[in-house]
Amino acid sequence: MLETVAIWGITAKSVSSVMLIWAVYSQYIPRHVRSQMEIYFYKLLGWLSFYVHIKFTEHTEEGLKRSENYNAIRNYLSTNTAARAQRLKANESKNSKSLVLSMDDHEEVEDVFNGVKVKWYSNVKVTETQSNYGRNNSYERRFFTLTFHRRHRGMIIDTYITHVLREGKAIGVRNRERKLYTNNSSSEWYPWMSGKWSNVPFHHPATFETLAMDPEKKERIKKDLVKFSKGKDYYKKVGKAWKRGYLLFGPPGTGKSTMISAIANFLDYDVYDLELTTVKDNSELKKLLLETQGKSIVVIEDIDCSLDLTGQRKTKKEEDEEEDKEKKKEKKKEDEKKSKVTLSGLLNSIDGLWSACSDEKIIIFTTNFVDKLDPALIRRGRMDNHIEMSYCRFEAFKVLAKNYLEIESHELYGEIERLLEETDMSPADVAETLMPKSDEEDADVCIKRLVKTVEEEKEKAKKLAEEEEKSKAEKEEKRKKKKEEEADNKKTEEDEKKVKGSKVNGDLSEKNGTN
Ligand SMILES: Nc1ncnc2c1ncn2[C@@H]1O[C@H](COP(=O)(O)OP(=O)(O)OP(=O)(O)O)[C@@H](O)[C@H]1O
Ligand SMILES: [Mg+2]
Repeated sequence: MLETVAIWGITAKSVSSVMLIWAVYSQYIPRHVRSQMEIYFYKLLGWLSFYVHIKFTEHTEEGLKRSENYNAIRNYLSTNTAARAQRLKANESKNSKSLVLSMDDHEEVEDVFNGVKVKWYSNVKVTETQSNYGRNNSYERRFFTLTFHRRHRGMIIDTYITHVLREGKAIGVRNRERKLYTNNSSSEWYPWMSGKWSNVPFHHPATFETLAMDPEKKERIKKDLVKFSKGKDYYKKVGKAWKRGYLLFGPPGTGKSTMISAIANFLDYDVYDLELTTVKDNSELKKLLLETQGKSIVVIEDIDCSLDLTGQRKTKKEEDEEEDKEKKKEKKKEDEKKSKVTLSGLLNSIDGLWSACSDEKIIIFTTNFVDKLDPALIRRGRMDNHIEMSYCRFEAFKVLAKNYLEIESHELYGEIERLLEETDMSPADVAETLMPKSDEEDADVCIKRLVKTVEEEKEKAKKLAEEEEKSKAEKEEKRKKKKEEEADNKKTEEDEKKVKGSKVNGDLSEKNGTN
């Protein structure tokens, strides 16, 4: 990836010209001759030049993975210097938001850092191989060469290269198109199939501005996220993996999934939507999480329904009572297909040793029933921030009215405030009621419809509460009656016993008297 060649005696320009000519024409020389010539060529340049050359290759030494450093340099040069190159290449990268312009092969550009001039060359080397079947294959191997005077060696190696790589990586993050990933079943994990994760571009429009919730709570969450995203050094200092867990809980339609999109848009992160039911076991889970990148959110929705994570098993006796033989067989088959991810496996993956393998990661669990979850799963340190998404109150309603109707006040706002305090209606239901259903419907119509709907909901809730109260009272009445009956029965039994006892005693004394 990074090779240095110190060359003495001739100018950078002449060295670069010679190297360029060599890179272009060496491919026409037979392979065995070329490799010998290369050795002498570089030795000769080394004797003649004052310049140092560092080579950055496109692929890592294992040859399979693209080098992150090469990509970072390409980004840096595309942004900072490529405009000065005479020949450019327009790449339509599937990972990038826009067209990427980079230096064409065998092109050179100059860069100046702290008053020092350096040169970058983009090179390509064509290698030809012969397969077992006698077919000729040719591979293009690209690399950048950085050239600078040897008296700046320390500064360039210690400072300039770090600056280029850091800038280049930041440009890559800014330009990347954000993705929504979903995990594939392990039968598709091969490189020639879909791999571990499939992705689509992530374009969800939800933001914190459009999210309806208490403004103070919203502000607290935003501050927490900002603190986290800037906390690299802090996390290092306190010896903690740079990740944060959020537990979002609340009734259906209160905005848990919407909040995840708002967080992803706020931090500019990718989203990995982890479907636990397709993960076969703990080891698969570990491998999946290892393949996620930094600056991302790993989401497990409806964690209470995803798996039986309580770790409890039914006793043998219970099972025997429950099913006959045939049913058991079917259940066994189903169980085999089911995920064997356990609570401890999940805990290890989210905060065990493996979890620190990639930085800057947020893990979010959502649930409708927070009480159902094992306390080990949601303790602080694992799920650091517990956020309750609640029914729509007045503050949240105002955000929805602004989003859906573009209004900030109305004569019915007072009425709505009172009604929403007394009625539990989800933001999803309020939003749906507020949305105009035709071009004729204006804000006034929609607001009036909301008042009517909330009143109906209130009435429904009142009736339901009354019915519940009634059935509770009936149950209590029944229970009391049953208890009284039982007490009566017991009393009757005791009375009968007493009568029987006195009769026996009477008979006995009668018998004794006759004797
Ligand atoms: N707090 C909110 N702010 C803005 N829109 C919301 C909010 N809550 C719900 N909505 C609207 O309702 C729809 C459903 O919300 P969402 O899917 O986020 O709810 P949820 O809490 O994830 O529900 P579930 O528990 O059923 O998964 C969203 O598409 C959004 O339009
Ligand atoms: Mg949801």
